Formats: sequence, C-alpha cells, structure tokens
Amino acid sequence: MEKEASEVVNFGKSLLVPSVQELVKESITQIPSRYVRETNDAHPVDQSSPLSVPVIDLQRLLLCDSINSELDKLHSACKEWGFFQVVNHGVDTSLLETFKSEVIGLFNLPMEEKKKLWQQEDNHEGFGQLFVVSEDQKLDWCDMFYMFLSPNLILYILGLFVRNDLLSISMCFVLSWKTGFLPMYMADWLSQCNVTGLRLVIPNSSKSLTNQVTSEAAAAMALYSASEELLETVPCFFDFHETGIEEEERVEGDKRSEEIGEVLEAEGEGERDGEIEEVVEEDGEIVDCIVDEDNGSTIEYIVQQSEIQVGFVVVPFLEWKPMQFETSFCTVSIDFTMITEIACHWPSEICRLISSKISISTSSCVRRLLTSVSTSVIIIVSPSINSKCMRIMVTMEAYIASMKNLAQTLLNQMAKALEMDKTEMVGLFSDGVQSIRMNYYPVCPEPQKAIGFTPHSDADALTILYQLNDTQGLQVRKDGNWVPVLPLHNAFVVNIGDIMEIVSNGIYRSIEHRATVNSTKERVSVATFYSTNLDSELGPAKSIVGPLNPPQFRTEPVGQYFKRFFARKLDGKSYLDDMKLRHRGT
Ligand SMILES: O=C(O)CCC(=O)C(=O)O
Ligand SMILES: [Fe+2]
Repeated sequence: MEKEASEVVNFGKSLLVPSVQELVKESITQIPSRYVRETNDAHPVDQSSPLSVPVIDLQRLLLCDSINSELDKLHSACKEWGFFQVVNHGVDTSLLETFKSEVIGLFNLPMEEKKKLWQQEDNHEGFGQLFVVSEDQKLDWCDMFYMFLSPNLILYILGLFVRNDLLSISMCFVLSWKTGFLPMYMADWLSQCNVTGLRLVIPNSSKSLTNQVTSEAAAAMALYSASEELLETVPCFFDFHETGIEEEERVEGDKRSEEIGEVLEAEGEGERDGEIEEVVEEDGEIVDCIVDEDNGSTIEYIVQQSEIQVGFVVVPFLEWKPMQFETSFCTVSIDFTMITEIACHWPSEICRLISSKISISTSSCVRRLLTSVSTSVIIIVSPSINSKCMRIMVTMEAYIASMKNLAQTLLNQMAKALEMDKTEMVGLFSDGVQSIRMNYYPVCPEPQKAIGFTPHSDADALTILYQLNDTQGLQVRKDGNWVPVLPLHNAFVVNIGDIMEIVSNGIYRSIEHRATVNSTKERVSVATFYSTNLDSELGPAKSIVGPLNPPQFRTEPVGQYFKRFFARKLDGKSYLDDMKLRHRGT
C-alpha cells in the first residue's frame, strides 16, 4: 500500500505560538490574556501535607533478593501514585551536569539561532509549543523544544542534496564521533570530550596518527548489507572532506583541517578504483567527482560551509535498498528504498529547495522526510546551526542512551512485579520509540493566573523527568489534591504513562500532573518519553489478561495511537478514557 506523504511525515503538528521567554524580556508586569486561566484553581497545594512521592533506590531494586522490599515499593508506587523518584540510578553525574548546562545554553541562544530550530507549521519538532489546536486556546507559560528520537541511533546528517534529475541523492553526514572525526568548536579542534559514554578519540596532530585514525574510520564506515555481509563496493561509497570555511575567513584552528584534508585526500586516492572527474551539473556548475567504474556511483568532492569534518555519500536511486552503516560508534539503518519512493513524489519545487543546499528549511524538510521513512529517526543538523547546538546533540546522544537504559531496566522490574511474561515485555519495548521534551518555564509576573504545563497524563509508557535546576513546580494529583514533587538533586522523577496503564490493563495508573510557575526563578526540566516499539500493537498485555482480568482497553497500532494523541488539545486523562472498553453493565 502506498503511503500518503502527509500520513508518513510526522506524528503531529501544533499551531505556532510566540516565545514566552522573549515576552518576558519586555519586562511585562501583567501577562497577556491568552495565558490567563479563568479556572486555574490558583495552584492550591497543601504544603503541609506529609504526602510525598515515593523514592526508589535502583541499586537496591536490582539486588534481586527473594524478599525484595524495593520491588514491592516499586509496585505500590506504580499502582497508588503512578509516580516515583529514582535515586542511585547509576547515570553519570558528570553527564548530567554537562547536559544541564547545555540545555540551559540551548534556551539562552540568541533568537536568531533559535529560529533556525523553530517548529514548522506541519511538524511539531523543534522549539515552540505542543497541543495548540486553536487560536483562542489558552497557552502554557512555557517554551519547549521537542524532538523525536531514534530507537537506537543518532546520525548527524548535515545536508542532503537531491539531484534535479532525481537519479541520485547525496548525503553529507558526520562520520563518527569516535574515530577519524574532528569536531571543531569555537575555532578550536576538540581534543577531548568530557561526556561520559562518548569516548571521543581525537587524533593528535602527527600525520602518522592521522593516517591510522583515518583508516580506522574507513574500516568503521564499512557498509553492511541487511544480512550483515560486507558489501565490496564500500570504499567507493564515501569519502572524507575537510571543513570548508572560505579562505579569507579561515581561523587559526583551521590549519589542522588543511593538514588533515591533504592526508585524507592522498590516502583516499590510493584506495579507490575510480578517477576524479569533473562533472557538469544541469545548472552548469562543475563539480569534482569520483566515479566508481563498477557500479556508476559517484563520490563528490565538496566544500562545506561547515565547522566539522563530514562523510559524503552519493547513492544512485536504483541501488537503494535497506542498508546498515556500521560505525564503531553506532549502527545506522536506513531504508533507502522508501526514501526513493517518497523522493520520486517530491514536487520539483522541493527538489529545487533541497538542491539549493544547506538552509534550515531544507534540513527540516529533509528531517521530516527521513523521520517518516524509517523507524530509526534521524536527526539532521544544519551546518548553519550554532556550534552550541552541535554540542548538545552530542551530549544528548549519551543522555538519551542512559534514559533508554534506565527505562528498560525499570520496565523489566515492573514486568517482574506485575508477573507479566518477560519476553512479552521485551518484545514490546526492546526498540521503543523515544522522544525528548525540554521545558523552559520563564519567571512569570502573575504566577497565580498562569500555568506552566496544563494538567495532563503522558501518552507514553514511562516518562523520566530531570528537574535540572532544582526548582519546584511539578505537582501530581493524588486523591483529588495537588502534591508537589520536591526536586532531589540529580534524581529522576519517573511516571507511568497511558501506554503502561493500557499494557498493565489498568493495574498501573498514569496520573495527572501539571507544572506551576513562579515570579522569581525560571524552571527547566527535561522529559524523555519511552514507548513501545513503533511496529507493535498497543493493548493490554496478553500475559496479564485472562478470564478473571478481562481487557479494559482496546488494541490499536502504536503509530495510530500517537497520531490521534498529538492531534488533540491536552485534557487531563480524556485520551486514555477514549481507549477504554465499555463492558456491559459499566
Ligand atoms: O516540567 C515538568 O515538571 C513537567 C513536564 C511534563 O509533565 C512533561 O514534559 O510531560
Ligand atoms: Fe508530563
């Protein structure tokens, strides 16, 4: 069945709204009416309430003794609260510290830079707001950055160029953060990366070492077919390019790139069968290409307005098939067949836009395209993006990997507590859909009238929230009252989402929560959402339901579930209510 472009492109859109952070810069004393909540119950919170969200010690939970009281605690936290804080979680604190400063840095970027990452009318990824479906809808006192993440990879694509004749597509991407790749940050080659888990290896300036690293990178970039058999044509598929800052703009640190560029070029020539040829483009532009004699694929030599070294691949459409790029850092799966199918239907205007090379519209357009074609979501970074963004992408990779790990660990423990078949849990969540939402709540001149985040339950299975500047604001609804979740330094707040309520057939509860704002300190939080695999059917777990526990929810494909969710305004738990099966007599 052919998919409609609009159907495959993304999971949702949201009306574009102004930035609250910019609004606050105008030193307003009253908030605009669009933010005033008539029925906001003025944040009544029983501050004297002894109730607080349970705290789970992960190391103790994993001890696996026969009378595991921590497992009981987890089970009751998920049933009674739908919320808990997790400490002793093993996530590196230096990663958390780095991530924290980079997230804050991201929100503090100049507006000009942020605009490049702003949401588009038909896609809700990027800076902006979610769930805005009408012009008169009340807005939250919050700016956010939302991104869909890959189940198992992040590939940094810097640009994707389609030839006018649509016969081939060229992809320009970061090779690997680990070997043979020199990111430049603030005009300096990064000599080390402090992010734990990344193990970024940067060659020093000696040429012999550079050679060695280059060939390592070459080996690492070998292309594998889906059956894991090494494709022979590999070395012809890619090449290295050095940074392409215009001669007169060259800065000190760029000398390294010249040196490395020469070495790479010399080495590359020795390894390939093809000759460098000048190819005349349709528009008359002459480009240097290496044409592989055997399969006709070309590698184009390009000079990018980019601060980092990149790989470049040109793949003729006809050859495209699902492929895996095996790097020493991650495995990247791309179904080129589908890109081909979709690209063939691109209107010529879009092709022209893409061919006109790096512009943010190109990148986001391509991002949407790629997001739609594979369960592996690909993040595309435009080289025009500020290097701070580039940095956060690197840190985020380590952060989301830790969050995935933590989510899966917790889900396994929950399966145990629920007496759910472990293989069913693994089958549902092994490659779960992950997304990230960074929330920035600026100070508010009238905090009692506004709300930072409308009361809602999360649509995913498990949310892991990092309250990164230790500012209070999150509240959960417990027996009709709002209970604050006091930030514990470097702990995570975990909550059950609607998917987990469905999978557990209602045993675990997704609980309504909201975020309030205050007049003295901005608040920053990052939520990572973990859901079932994109190709799974969402419904109560088969190993939980039975004659004594009939299904409480209907079953539907996960993709459909998300699309309907993002098309609505947030409204408490109403979405989950729609999934409920009405049993006779209820
Ligand atoms: O910022 C918070 O504390 C709440 C965030 C949240 O609920 C969400 O991102 O879904
Ligand atoms: Fe939430």
